[in-house]
Amino acid sequence: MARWLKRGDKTNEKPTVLTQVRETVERALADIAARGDDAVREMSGKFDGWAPESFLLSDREKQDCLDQLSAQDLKDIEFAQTQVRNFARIQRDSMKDVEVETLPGVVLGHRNVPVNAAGCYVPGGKYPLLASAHMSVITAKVAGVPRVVTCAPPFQGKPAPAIVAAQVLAGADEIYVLGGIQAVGAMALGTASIAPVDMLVGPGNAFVAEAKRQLYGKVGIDLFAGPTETLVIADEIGCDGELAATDLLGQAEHGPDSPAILLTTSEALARDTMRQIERLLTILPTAAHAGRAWADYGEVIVAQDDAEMVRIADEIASEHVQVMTADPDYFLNNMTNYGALFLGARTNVSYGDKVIGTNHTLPTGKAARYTGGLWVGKFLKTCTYQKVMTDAASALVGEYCSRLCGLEGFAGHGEQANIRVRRYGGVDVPYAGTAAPSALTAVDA
Ligand SMILES: NC(=O)c1ccc[n+]([C@@H]2O[C@H](COP(=O)([O-])OP(=O)(O)OC[C@H]3O[C@@H](n4cnc5c(N)ncnc54)[C@H](O)[C@@H]3O)[C@@H](O)[C@H]2O)c1
Ligand SMILES: [Zn+2]
Repeated sequence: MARWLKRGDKTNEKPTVLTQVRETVERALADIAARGDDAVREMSGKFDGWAPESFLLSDREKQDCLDQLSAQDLKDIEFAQTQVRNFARIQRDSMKDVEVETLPGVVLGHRNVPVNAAGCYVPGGKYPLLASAHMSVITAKVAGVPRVVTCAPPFQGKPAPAIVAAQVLAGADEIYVLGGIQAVGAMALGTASIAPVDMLVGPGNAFVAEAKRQLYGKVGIDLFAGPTETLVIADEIGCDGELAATDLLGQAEHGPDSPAILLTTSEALARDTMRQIERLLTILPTAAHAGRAWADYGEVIVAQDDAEMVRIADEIASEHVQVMTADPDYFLNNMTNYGALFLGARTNVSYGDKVIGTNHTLPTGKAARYTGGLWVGKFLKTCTYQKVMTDAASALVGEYCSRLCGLEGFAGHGEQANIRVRRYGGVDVPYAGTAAPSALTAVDA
């Protein structure tokens, strides 16, 4: 049986926090729906000290941001974007439209049709998370979305140059400097100055993730992508305490509500990792966020064997799972609930977050039980169609359809079939349902 060497002080408090966030978001969205741009401007002023005439960046303002970055900065952003675009294209190519003759004369198919307008949220409250611009905007463009709108909050009182550069280079059509609930609310509901989008994507803090959740239905969303979570699965062959500690704190740094969990078969490794974490917290510049996250939500679990680690990891369903064990592929082959896997000590979550090419917008809060992360497929609607090519096929399907409608008592549906059976050459099939069939056939006769 697994033993917990450490639990988070606040792991069990999450539901109360979520209720407060839910109520704040409900009020804010209702206000945006009622008062549009005025509500948006007020909220932006209140939360971000930012209330310009227009939230939309002009070409001049975009160029100003690009000019603030060095040639190396721009090259690095372009390298990351090339990796993300390349893998997104490979994934797009794996999705095929189909058209097949399933019965003689019956043709069924589906087409993958991009949504017309996507709103991409790029988080920027605590850090200017430019990588999220590649993940959402490029992926939408590779999927073929014609209108890609993107919002990021101001950083330290003005547009974050690196985020804006990433949004521009990724190919965004409209760039707004706007954060939080007001950004996703404005994109989804539309205001006098922002036309509404068809779907919202991208990660964000608890407010942003909850706003997307509440707006779902009004618009589509990619997935529930809230505060970052990381799980490190390790043993003494694949990892050591310093590496495990570095990788746990590296993601705990996202914010004080980011869980970081170590799951290991080695108590010695577990204890060494905990010591290394205390040491690193004295030197890590972002220790304020990471230290609180570790105290409040950090966990250390010692399991008996790899099979038990798979069971516990699937139960946790973490957004990120790093596997540094003797046989990482065992987890690839056996785990079912995770946002993304990082296999072996040579890679880590940061590579995925920033540059390697897989998408970093991933499911949190156990959403990994039912979805993977953001990818081109999320922007595509798989829409079916059908054609019946011959009279005989129409009559054949019609006879089955008519009898099945009878079983359901659907007179009108049955008549849709019957009229075709009569016209296209099959024998006339009287409606066999409970509603007055003769009256219906008589209309057509
Ligand atoms: N799941 C993923 O794929 C993924 C990927 C990257 C980042 N993330 C997460 O994104 C988040 C980024 O969070 P962030 O806060 O730095 O930036 P953010 O852009 O998500 O949120 C900042 C906005 O929050 C709003 N806000 C702040 N306090 C508020 C309050 N009390 N009431 C209402 N609104 C408020 C402000 O308007 C501000 O613009 C982190 O939690 C990180 O873990 C998740
Ligand atoms: Zn991260």
